Amino acid sequence: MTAVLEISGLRKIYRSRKGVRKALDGFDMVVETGQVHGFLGPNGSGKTTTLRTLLGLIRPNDGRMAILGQPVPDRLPQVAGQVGAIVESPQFFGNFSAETTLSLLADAGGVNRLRVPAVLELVGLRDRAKERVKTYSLGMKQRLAVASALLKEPRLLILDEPANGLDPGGIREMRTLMRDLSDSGMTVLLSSHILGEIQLICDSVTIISAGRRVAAGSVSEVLASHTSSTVRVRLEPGVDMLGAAELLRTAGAAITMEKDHFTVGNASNPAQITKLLAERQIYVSELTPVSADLEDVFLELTGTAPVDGTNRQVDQVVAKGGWGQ
Ligand SMILES: Nc1ncnc2c1ncn2[C@@H]1O[C@H](COP(=O)(O)OP(=O)(O)OP(=O)(O)O)[C@@H](O)[C@H]1O
Repeated sequence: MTAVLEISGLRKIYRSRKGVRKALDGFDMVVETGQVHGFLGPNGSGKTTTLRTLLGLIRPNDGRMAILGQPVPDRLPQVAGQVGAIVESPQFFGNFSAETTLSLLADAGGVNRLRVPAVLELVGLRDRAKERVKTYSLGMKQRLAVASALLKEPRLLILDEPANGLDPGGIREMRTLMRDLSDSGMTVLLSSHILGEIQLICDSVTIISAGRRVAAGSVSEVLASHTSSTVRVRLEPGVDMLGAAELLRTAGAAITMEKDHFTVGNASNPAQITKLLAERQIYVSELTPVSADLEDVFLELTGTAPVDGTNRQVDQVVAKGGWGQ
């Protein structure tokens, strides 16, 4: 696979009267061709700064960036025609229809108007194309925004929080659209806080925290490298579950009680659970690792700022203490 987007060692320091703020601190990212790539990070971690820097809207202090193999910002004019981006919510004139809006944008961008029905079809707005934008739902306005970015048939589409403010139906529509675009060969980079969505639609992710990459790779690699040490424990019917949980808790286990089972959150050695219980003639009927989802990984990685001068990659084991080792 070849990279559509490469960023390495990106630094951005904002200086204001209130002081100096390091927004990007040696940030790296690689997005491969044809992928839907999720860009995740908590509020203020540097996502928008990264996207704005890529698009030449902010000047970085240091680092290298390339889009479609061309160094940017120097050669941005050469690749700009192949990049569609929505980094700030575009404002549309409510009295114009989607069709008129896109036709005007096509004229302004030197794009053939014949492209307008095609993008309306792509984003699922064809049937409502002649209605005024002010009658549209938020989800439809978001899709119109995507349509405007698609006019020039970009090879790379960059979207900052495209699902923001959408209800579950709108989010589902956006998910289908992203997949369709990717299936058509486009590379999509999207930032989002909605981690369940990212897990569903993205092939790969980069997680940023405090201006640095803390994880990157395919969604399955990132999940696999942060397998949770939580296990679910179910006991034989009729066994005193509370007593068993208390026994383990006294031994240092982090117990969460559920209706018909409990979980041990820090079980780095699950055998210790069966051993302790069996010593009291309590036998488990189920001992299952609880798999981590992207949200667990995100919280674990971004809960603490990365150590100075390091980027933790998916292949680097996270050292964390656990009960029962
Ligand atoms: N123009 C600016 N002047 C000073 N500081 C700024 C400016 N823009 C952003 N910052 C700061 O830089 C850091 C990164 O901000 P950025 O907007 O890139 O984060 P983000 O990950 O996009 O956050 P969010 O998810 O909240 O949009 C934050 O601490 C923010 O307060």
